[in-house]
Amino acid sequence: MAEAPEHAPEHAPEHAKEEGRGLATDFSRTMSYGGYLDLDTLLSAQRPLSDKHDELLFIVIHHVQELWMKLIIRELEVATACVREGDLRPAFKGLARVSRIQRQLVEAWDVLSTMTPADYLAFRDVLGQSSGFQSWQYRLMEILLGARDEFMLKPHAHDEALTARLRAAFEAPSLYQEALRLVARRGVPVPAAVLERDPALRHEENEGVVEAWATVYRNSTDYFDLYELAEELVDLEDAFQQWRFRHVTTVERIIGMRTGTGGSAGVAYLRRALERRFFPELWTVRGRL
Ligand code: HEM
Ligand SMILES: N[C@@H](CC(=O)c1ccccc1NC=O)C(=O)O
Repeated sequence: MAEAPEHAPEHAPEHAKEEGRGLATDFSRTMSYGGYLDLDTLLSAQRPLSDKHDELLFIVIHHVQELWMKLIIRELEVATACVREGDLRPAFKGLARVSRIQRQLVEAWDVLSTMTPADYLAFRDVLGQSSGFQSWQYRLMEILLGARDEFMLKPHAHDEALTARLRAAFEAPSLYQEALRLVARRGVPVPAAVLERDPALRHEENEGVVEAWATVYRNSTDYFDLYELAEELVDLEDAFQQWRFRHVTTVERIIGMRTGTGGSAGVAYLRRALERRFFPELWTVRGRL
């Protein structure tokens, strides 16, 4: 390992010590905008493979979305731990932030939709068989929220460290399972089969869980924080669906009914994904109140 630069204090993160970036005790003297943000790395990462004008837009949109996903993942991990502890205030703060980031993700489709079929087809070939299927951060978001399907891990099987991270999340209780466990701890009956379900198994819609949420909603003054949590989860799923919807409409206007580079049916596959729900009972209960 490289010697830590002299000006990096003991408490500095390892990466900063190794790289010798900033972290001087006298920040004003050594810190710069580009150095602090490591802009050289960030701005050298957009490397189109063709000379077509819109490939840069395509890359930038993906980079921006992946950066926002990085932040969402962190907030979801922290919020899940807080729900597990029954500490809902910080969970609400994090989930509110997630909702605002999701708005950015949804809005970003407007920028991409300025790309015409001809603009995209001009460079689509360079993508080969690569595809959004391979976005591990997208999968991790889905897993943290409660999606469970072995196919999600497959594209990453060649990467041991990544598979270990995805599998750890896959085998841990999701945000939703923690929420249901909290509802039970607060005295609202939730079927034991749901609470004790192996977290790696898919959550199937459960009538007892619909009843539990109905109790929370009908007695919202007694369970105000659980009611608020339920509404935050609905916001999150609503925005996730909006993202999926804008993805599929943008895809349709750009490539029509072509098959995807990842080998799926394309639009037809993406439309089916719109039917998947993370928190099915929170939607069903709305018709029962
Ligand atoms: C021209 C723009 C785009 C087109 C034509 C497109 C097309 C597609 C298609 C056809 C699929 C299905 C998999 C396949 O067979 O390839 C897919 C999946 C996916 N795309 Fe895109 N996409 C575009 C932009 C984006 C952007 C900007 C993102 C943001 C990160 C993204 C993220 C994803 C993800 C995460 C999946 C997997 C979805 C799932 O399995 O549920 N795509 N895309
Ligand atoms: N699946 C897209 C290709 C694609 O969109 C893509 C390719 C490489 C990296 C990110 C991509 N974005 C999302 O699917 C297509 O069939 O044209």
